[in-house]
Amino acid sequence: MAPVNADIVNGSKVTSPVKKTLPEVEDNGKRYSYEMLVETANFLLSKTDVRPVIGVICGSGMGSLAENISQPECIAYEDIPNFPISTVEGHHGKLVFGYISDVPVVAMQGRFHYYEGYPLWKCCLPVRVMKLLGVKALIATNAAGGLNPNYKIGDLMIVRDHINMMGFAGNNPLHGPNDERFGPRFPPMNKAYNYEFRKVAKEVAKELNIDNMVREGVYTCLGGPNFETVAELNMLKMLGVDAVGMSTVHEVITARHCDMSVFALSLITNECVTSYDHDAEANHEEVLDVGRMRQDILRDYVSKLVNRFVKYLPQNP
Ligand SMILES: O=P(O)(O)O[C@H]1O[C@H](CO)[C@@H](O)[C@H]1O
Ligand SMILES: Nc1nc2[nH]cnc2c(=O)[nH]1
Repeated sequence: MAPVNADIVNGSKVTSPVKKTLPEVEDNGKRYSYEMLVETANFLLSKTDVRPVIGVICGSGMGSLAENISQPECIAYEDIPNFPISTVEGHHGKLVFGYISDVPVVAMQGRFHYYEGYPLWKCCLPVRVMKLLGVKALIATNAAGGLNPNYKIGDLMIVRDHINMMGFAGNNPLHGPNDERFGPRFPPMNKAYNYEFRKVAKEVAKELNIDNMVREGVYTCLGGPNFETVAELNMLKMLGVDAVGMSTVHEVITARHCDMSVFALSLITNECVTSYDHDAEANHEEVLDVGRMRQDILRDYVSKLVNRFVKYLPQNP
């Protein structure tokens, strides 16, 4: 297959002349250029004939989502040029190319988190690589603590919106020089989570008879790695947060910046403790256990979502 041609992939999105020399910021020297990511995409395209149109990010303990993929071709992160490596239990560290419901997909079995030591732009690098591979829609899944008192462990939350807590402090994956070949300097975020995808996801939940466990709400990401204090959780509750995690928000911002449609799904793996009288403590083992407990339902749900979402993808000009 032909390699990615940088100008063709995003050519229509260039809205002003591209600056070849970007201004210096503290970590600009270490930041990956558009050309480096094209090199990564070309490497991947040379390893597989699959041309993915939907990308899936598997949350903690949700790696089995990638087992849905037929004719799978796996590439370990350590073998991919310019790719970080996964360091968290429950994140295998490989890209899986193949087909879900006959739709060509790529899944990340293992995502990158800020608390692992990666800057946000690096956590989100695979999203830009997906864009260069031709991916049009992102399905980001995550494990999250349920803050909404109506949520139960094992529920699924369709993300309606997010609060970018880290962004309030200026930590944003788009911080630094903007490369217009990916997207605009000031991307809007009021339609971050695709309306049609959310509508379809609720319909599919009914069809699968799981609508009693599927919710819709607001997600927030904190830097981690510690789980939250009681006071922090009560503050987030007042802000209107329904589920709390340590990922997804920056991936979604990066995906929207380069005009990918986005759907996100949280698996509620633990109850957020908002009272000092409560004995329970959040822990990663429980998070992974709930992922295992819900793996069959998640696989069926995501498989059906891919099948339905594909009808809403923008067609090539
Ligand atoms: O968001 P994902 O990767 O699903 O993982 C969530 O679960 C881990 C904590 O148990 C954290 O990494 C948190 O972000
Ligand atoms: N921040 C955070 N991340 C999580 N991931 C899974 N559960 C939780 C939680 O309670 N808090």
